[in-house]
Amino acid sequence: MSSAAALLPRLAVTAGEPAGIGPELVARLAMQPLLADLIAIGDVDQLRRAAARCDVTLDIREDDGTRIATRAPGQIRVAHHPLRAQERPGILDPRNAFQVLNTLADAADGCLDGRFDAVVTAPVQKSVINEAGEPFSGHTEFFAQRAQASVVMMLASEGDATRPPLRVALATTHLPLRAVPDAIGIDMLCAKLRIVHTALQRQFGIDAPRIGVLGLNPHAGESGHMGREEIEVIEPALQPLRAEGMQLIGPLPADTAFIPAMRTRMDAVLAMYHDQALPVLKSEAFDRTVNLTLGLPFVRTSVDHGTALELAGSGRADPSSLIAAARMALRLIAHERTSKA
Ligand SMILES: NC(=O)c1ccc[n+]([C@@H]2O[C@H](COP(=O)([O-])OP(=O)(O)OC[C@H]3O[C@@H](n4cnc5c(N)ncnc54)[C@H](O)[C@@H]3O)[C@@H](O)[C@H]2O)c1
Ligand SMILES: N[C@H](C(=O)O)[C@H](O)COP(=O)(O)O
Repeated sequence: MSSAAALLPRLAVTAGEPAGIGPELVARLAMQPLLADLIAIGDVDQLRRAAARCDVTLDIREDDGTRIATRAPGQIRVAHHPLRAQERPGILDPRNAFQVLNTLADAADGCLDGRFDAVVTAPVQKSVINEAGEPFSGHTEFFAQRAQASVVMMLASEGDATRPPLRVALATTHLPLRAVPDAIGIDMLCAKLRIVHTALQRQFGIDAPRIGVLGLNPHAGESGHMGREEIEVIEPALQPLRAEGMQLIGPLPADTAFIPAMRTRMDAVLAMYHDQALPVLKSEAFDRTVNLTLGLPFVRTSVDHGTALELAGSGRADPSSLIAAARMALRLIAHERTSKA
């Protein structure tokens, strides 16, 4: 093995909303024996305070951009972005919204220019960024715009001895429910399905992915008697892709698409909107589900939960989803490298 191959992947880990649980989760992540160089993107003094709240001792250094071959548990480097106002756990402060956005921009730009190999994000509070005057609906849309890429949000949990993995991609993300039917079109569904298909092949190593596609209406429209989007939009989007050889199952009634017999037939599911499918994952595997952005020119993973303001400062927030996100990022980097080799 060459010495270059032995260098650790550099994961940019954004600390998220300063008043939320993100900084404490980053401190706990740093204690894990991961084969990764962890670069926290946030305020270095806040990370120290977060570590104290979690009662963990970190070896915190400034990130000088060098690549390293080993990292001991507890070691983390920081790209310092000072807070405008010191955090008060659980209390949102719009003065820090631009600090949060700057950390996301730095992480994305660092992935684009090769400083980082992937970004792993702790949760942000969308509302306080909006209150600061910035239009922001989520990391997914922010990174898509920053990288000028068409993307798909996917939430995924690894399987275990009794359950196969569950991967759910979303045709629409953060928009009001009332706007969903108008946002779904034949071309956009084709584009989303192509992104999911490619990601399953390149990032998950599934040669011939099987993708279930949910309907929009109850009972997938009941043959047009409970809505016509399945007949007029979804099925016409599937036909040309099937002709290209993609294995697409649906449009499926959403209420039964996740029963065990169905899950073994599909490698991933495309849902039409956020709350059509995310409650399935979050109720089954809140602690190990990971949010991914497919279609970016870099790997981005995240927690499946929010800022949990009521837990912030207690040191008791569960870091499992952030740890799963970091592990998933490392697997995706490895798969991508293999598929390009
Ligand atoms: N990746 C992200 O940035 C992301 C993801 C989801 C929600 N959010 C944002 O978070 C904010 C709050 O959202 P919400 O209240 O709907 O969801 P939430 O996930 O913050 O909280 C839902 C419930 O889960 C609990 N919880 C969440 N994470 C936990 C953890 N790590 N350990 C233990 N318990 C945990 C909370 O205490 C609460 O009871 C919103 O602004 C939302 O937009 C951000
Ligand atoms: N839709 C995500 C969820 O419910 O977990 C969450 O809002 C985060 O989205 P971004 O990764 O786009 O911030």
